[in-house]
Amino acid sequence: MTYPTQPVASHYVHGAYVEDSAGAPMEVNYPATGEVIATLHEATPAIVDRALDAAREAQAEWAALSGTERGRVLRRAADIIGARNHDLSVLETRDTGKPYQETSVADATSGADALEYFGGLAGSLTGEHIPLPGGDWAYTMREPLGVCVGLGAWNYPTQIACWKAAPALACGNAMVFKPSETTPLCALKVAEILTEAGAPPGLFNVVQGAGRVGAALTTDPRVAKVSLTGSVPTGKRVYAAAAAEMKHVTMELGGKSPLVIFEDADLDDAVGGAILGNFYSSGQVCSNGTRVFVHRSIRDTFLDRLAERLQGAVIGDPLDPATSFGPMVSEAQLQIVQSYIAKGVGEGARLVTGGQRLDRPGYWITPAVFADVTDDMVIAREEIFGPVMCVLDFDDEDEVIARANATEYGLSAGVFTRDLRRGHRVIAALQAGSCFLNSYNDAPVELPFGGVKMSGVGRENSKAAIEHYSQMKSVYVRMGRVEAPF
Ligand SMILES: NC(=O)C1=CN([C@@H]2O[C@H](COP(=O)(O)OP(=O)(O)OC[C@H]3O[C@@H](n4cnc5c(N)ncnc54)[C@H](O)[C@@H]3O)[C@@H](O)[C@H]2O)C=CC1
Repeated sequence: MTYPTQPVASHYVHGAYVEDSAGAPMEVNYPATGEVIATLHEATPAIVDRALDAAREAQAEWAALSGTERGRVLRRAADIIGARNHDLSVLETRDTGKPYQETSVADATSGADALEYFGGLAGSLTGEHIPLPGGDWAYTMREPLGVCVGLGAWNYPTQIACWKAAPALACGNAMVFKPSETTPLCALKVAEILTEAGAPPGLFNVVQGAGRVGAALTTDPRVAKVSLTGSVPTGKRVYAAAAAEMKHVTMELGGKSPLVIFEDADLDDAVGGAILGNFYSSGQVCSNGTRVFVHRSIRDTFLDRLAERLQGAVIGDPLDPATSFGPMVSEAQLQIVQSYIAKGVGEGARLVTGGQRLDRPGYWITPAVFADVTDDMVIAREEIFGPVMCVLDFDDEDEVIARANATEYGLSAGVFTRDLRRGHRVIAALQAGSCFLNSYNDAPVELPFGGVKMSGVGRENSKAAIEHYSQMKSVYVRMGRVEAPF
């Protein structure tokens, strides 16, 4: 028995499901068929208000616990998620259209990793003792920020909810999370599970809606921090609104990342990396290496091997564990991808394979590879967020570094080479936050994840995330008399 797709109610506030049918209806489609699988309501101002009040109340109680006690709740939630991975993965597949083959290993499991990791760290979050001249000394205290808001994209709904909630809660904050309006189902399960694991009511609330609800959360004076996973244009708006109130932010935004394949690379590994970096989640991954720079001397061999490997993609029922390639998340996203494919053809790039909409219900398109792409083409400059790989030729190292960096984005970068000195040298020169050497798109919780340049601010995961969900108080302690001038 898997979870019903229609949730008990649209929102989860103060430890329970709540509904306010005055909110505009939101239909949820199963991307593989287009069928409506749930109807929810956008949060009204009254729901947003209740969620923020509940979070504020819970935060004070939660912050008064020891880190070990808080961590225990997070680790229990991780265990529950692990035990229900199958049901959560089926729901994620129905919400996003991503194949079960992926959701069962990369979504709830990655969320559980974050809860376990930050649950483990919670008890070790301390300040410092600082000795000073004359016997004076100081100490620092690591304090929570207060109520944090999480705003999610549609590609990894469970993972994004957990990646934001886990460090926030470990540090003693509460959260109001707004999932993407396209994929609103799984964050509700995360909320239910946190309650079951012992989180006080109001610690993690979920409210539904689109940008208007996100904007109301971002500007509310009860909110200390906003963490967004989304596109660069949304990031600019949310960052500006948060800055007006001097709120903390984490911005995990889009990219157009380079993947550089040198002539000495292991060809099969490089092709595998390019597949993972372009076609996983049907290309709907922010860190994808969509500008694949291939050394001219191996370009044709690379393309032949890639075309061969793409024959192995199993495009079909996403719930069938054998399926390895699913639909786009929505008709709108599919149309964006189709329009970029038309632009690429119009600009003179060579469509080697794929890019065809499948004649079936749902939002299906075959994985597309463009060759002979040049740096100035729109398909090489703009984030497509779909299964479209651009292959660009290069001749030497300095040239490819300069071209790879010639973008406003800086989320990820990958290098394939057997020459390890060159590998490290090139990675060091690439302007990107999350890099891969002879690999692509790995995101274990132990590693900081995030971008430079327009791709974002702050880091998720790893100990680095603690810095972004807490603040230091410093206390000077004078041991002698106070000497004043008059
Ligand atoms: N760096 C990262 O970790 C990741 C980045 N992304 C990026 O996300 C994008 C795709 O996701 P989308 O859901 O289409 O992004 P989006 O930017 O349209 O929406 C992201 C979230 O922001 C909310 N939002 C929209 N306008 C808002 C406003 N004015 N104030 C507050 N909230 C607002 C949306 O409702 C949604 O929940 C891509 O650009 C992708 O690269 C996706 C996954 C991971």
